[in-house]
Amino acid sequence: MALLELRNVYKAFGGLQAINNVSLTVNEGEIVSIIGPNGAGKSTLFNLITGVYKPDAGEILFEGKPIHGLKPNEICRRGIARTFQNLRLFTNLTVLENVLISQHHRIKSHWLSAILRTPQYLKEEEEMHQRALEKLSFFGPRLMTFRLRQPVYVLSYANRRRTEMARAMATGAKLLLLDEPSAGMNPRETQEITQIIRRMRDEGGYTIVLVEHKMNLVGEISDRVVVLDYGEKIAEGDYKDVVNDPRVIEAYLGRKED
Ligand SMILES: Nc1ncnc2c1ncn2[C@@H]1O[C@H](COP(=O)(O)OP(=O)(O)OP(=O)(O)O)[C@@H](O)[C@H]1O
Repeated sequence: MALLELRNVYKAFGGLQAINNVSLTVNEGEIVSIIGPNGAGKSTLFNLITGVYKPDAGEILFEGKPIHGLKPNEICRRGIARTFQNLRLFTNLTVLENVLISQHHRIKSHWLSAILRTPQYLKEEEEMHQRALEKLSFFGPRLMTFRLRQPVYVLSYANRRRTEMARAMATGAKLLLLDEPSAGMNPRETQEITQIIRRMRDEGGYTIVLVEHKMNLVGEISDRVVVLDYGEKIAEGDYKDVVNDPRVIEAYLGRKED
């Protein structure tokens, strides 16, 4: 069974058909990349999957159950987490606090237990702390020592991106949607994040869908590549086949990029 399935999904903004009859399946353990020229509908697709937008028509299923129409927090609780092209961290909070906050929906203790600091609450708090450290350790020691207690606003752009990825993992999600994970990263950092995404799948057990403009990253890690243009899926398959597809070449060359 597919972990995620989109069936004939449509979404328009006024007269603009941003997503036009898109069907897509993602199997457990896959790394699938969504590519396409600017304005092709990639972010809209993420917003539809995560419940920010409701499809005008079509179905979105996660683990075989419909999720279209659910609120973003409910979709997150079901097991889908995302990162954003423009990061959405609490910049005044520390790295650790940002990763802890993403787990609050997992707390089972009553609020009174939190005030009274009962043994059950303290145990849950400790588990959350350990989970945060485990996810942050994916990125090596750089976020683990003094940076753990630094506010996010002092971090480099690349470290903010890494913190956001750790936060998404800590939600307990099975499926991670990464919106341009290498944006703002230099070639060395891009190479490193490519390896980390692969480890997130291999060691972390996550299924990953990513939107990315850097083709070397896409080519290196994708099991499958899906190409959108003007909201339509114009190609899907192996990276080499897809980038040599005449429709894809035309989509990229035929339009002036921003
Ligand atoms: N909330 C919105 N209201 C109106 N139009 C929108 C909205 N969101 C997206 N669009 C339009 O839908 C189309 C697809 O946009 P989207 O951001 O999904 O593309 P994209 O492939 O992610 O582009 P980029 O690579 O530039 O991020 C664009 O024409 C965009 O202007």
